[in-house]
Parts: sequence; structure tokens; C-alpha cells
Amino acid sequence: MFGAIEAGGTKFVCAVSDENFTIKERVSIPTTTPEETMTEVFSFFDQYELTAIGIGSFGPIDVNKESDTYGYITSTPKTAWKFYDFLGSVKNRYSVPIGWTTDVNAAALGEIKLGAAKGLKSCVYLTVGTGIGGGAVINGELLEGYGHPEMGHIPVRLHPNETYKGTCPYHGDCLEGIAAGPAIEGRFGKKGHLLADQEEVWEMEAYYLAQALMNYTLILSPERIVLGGGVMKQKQLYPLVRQKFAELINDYVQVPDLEQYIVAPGLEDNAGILGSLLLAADAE
Ligand SMILES: Nc1ncnc2c1ncn2[C@@H]1O[C@H](COP(=O)(O)OP(=O)(O)OP(=O)(O)O)[C@@H](O)[C@H]1O
Ligand SMILES: [Zn+2]
Repeated sequence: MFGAIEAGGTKFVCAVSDENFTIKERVSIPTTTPEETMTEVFSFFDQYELTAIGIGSFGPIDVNKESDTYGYITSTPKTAWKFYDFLGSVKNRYSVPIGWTTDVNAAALGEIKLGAAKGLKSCVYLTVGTGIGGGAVINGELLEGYGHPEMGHIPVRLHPNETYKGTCPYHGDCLEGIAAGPAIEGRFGKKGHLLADQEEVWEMEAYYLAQALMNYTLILSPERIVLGGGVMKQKQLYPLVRQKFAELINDYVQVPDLEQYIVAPGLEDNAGILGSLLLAADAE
């Protein structure tokens, strides 16, 4: 059996599957302290005979095998988890191969193997939720280098009507700072799902997301971009983002038909956990 952990800032999802990635059992555990949360994670996995484990974690995390802190969560605002040796603690408990990457890289892997980018060699997965994070598979490989991508923290040109300072503690008005769910709430005074019929909200949101997608396109040339996360539940965003993306690219580079290029997840909210199971299989 494969085991997987999708470690998020609010909850950990753990699952076990057979070799066809059919999930046999799953649990959701609140993210409190490493001691509490990991005790529950271990008591779940202790019930099974695992052959490999995949971990897709919130971050930033250390993915650099040369580094002394490889496998650690690094500069998270969740202080209890700062410099927590996540991979090491799982390795101590189970002597099986363990795959380790970001939650969004795992989701990109899930989408390219089983979801909306199935059959392709490259895709970007971007989640627009409490934060904004992106992962990618390029030429069949997870995109990692010295570290891992942090696609949510890129600078963007501000909308002419922008008044909001941004929420990012590191950069203020980076993409995440002005376009994640909390920024929509901070700017307009209501949560996104209560603003569904206010056009200016989604026009501004699309203005920012399209810039980000243009950057990912120009740098990575993926075959597809999958946009997920709570904010993307506003389906009207997809055509708006495509339209603004087309305006920005201005026919400079060739891109796939935009209906096929900028798409919703195929795995709904399961991209991360399925991707982590795939990561386990790759680690085996
Ligand atoms: N239907 C909706 N319309 C607009 N915004 C929404 C909707 N549902 C959730 N959101 C916003 O999305 C954010 C939550 O994102 P999500 O549901 O992806 O959870 P999350 O896992 O906490 O996010 P993250 O992946 O960044 O950790 C909140 O800011 C919320 O207001
Ligand atoms: Zn930032």
C-alpha cells in the first residue's frame, strides 16, 4: 500500500491506497503542533503495511538534498512548525522510501497524471485560496532547483483602481498579498463568496491572475495551466482570466487554445492527496 500526507496549514489529509491509487482510507487531522498532529498521523499509518510514502507539504520547505535542513519546513508563519524536521520524523517512524515536495507540486503531479492535464508532459498548478501557491511538472519532472517555486509571491503591476496595501508580511502587495482570498476580503470588506455578483471584484482579480499566468507562460512554457483553490470557485473568473491573458500576451508567443490552456482542476480538491500518493509510487 502507498501512504500519503497532504500537509496544509489548517489540516493534514492522510490517505492509503492500492497500487492503482484507489484510496482505501483517509483521515483529516487539524494542524495544531507538530507533536499533536504527527501523533495522529502516525496512529493512522501504523494500521497499515506501507511500501512507500509521499508527502506534499505547505511551506516554504527545504527540498535541497545537499542542505543540512533537507526535509524541514522552513520559514512558515505557523511558528510551532518553523524548522520542523518533517521528513526526518516520518523517516524515523517508517523505514520505507519517502517522496517529499510542496503541496502544490504534488497537486501538479496529480493533475498531470490523473486530472485536467492528463497525457501532457508539462503543466502548472496554481491554487488561489488563503494563499497563492504554484507547482509545476516540466518534461515529466517536478519543478525544483535550489529550492522550490513560490509562484504566489511574484510582483505584479497594480490595477489602476487599486487602493489596498496587501497582506503579505514579506512583500505587501505581491500577487498573494493582493489577490488571495484574504486580500479580496480586506479590500472589499466581505468574503469572496458574498461578492459573486460584483463585477469589479472579479475584473480586478482576473487582472492580477492573468499577469501571473503570463509570467509562468513566458518562463516555463507549460502545455496547460490548472487554476484551483477556493477563490476559483467563482467560475466567472476563468473566461475573465483568459481574456486578460490574451490581451497581455498580445499574440507575441503562441499558446494553446485558451479554453484548453487555462482550466479548472480535474481532481477537484483531491489533486494534492492523489499527487502525494503518486509521489510515494515514484519514491518506491
Ligand atoms: N466560493 C468562493 N468564492 C470566493 N472565494 C472563496 C470561495 N470559497 C472560498 N473562498 C475563499 O478562498 C479562501 C480559502 O481557500 P481554500 O478553500 O483554497 O482553502 P485553503 O486550503 O485554506 O487555502 P490554501 O490552499 O491557500 O491553504 C478564503 O479566503 C475564502 O474566502
Ligand atoms: Zn509575498
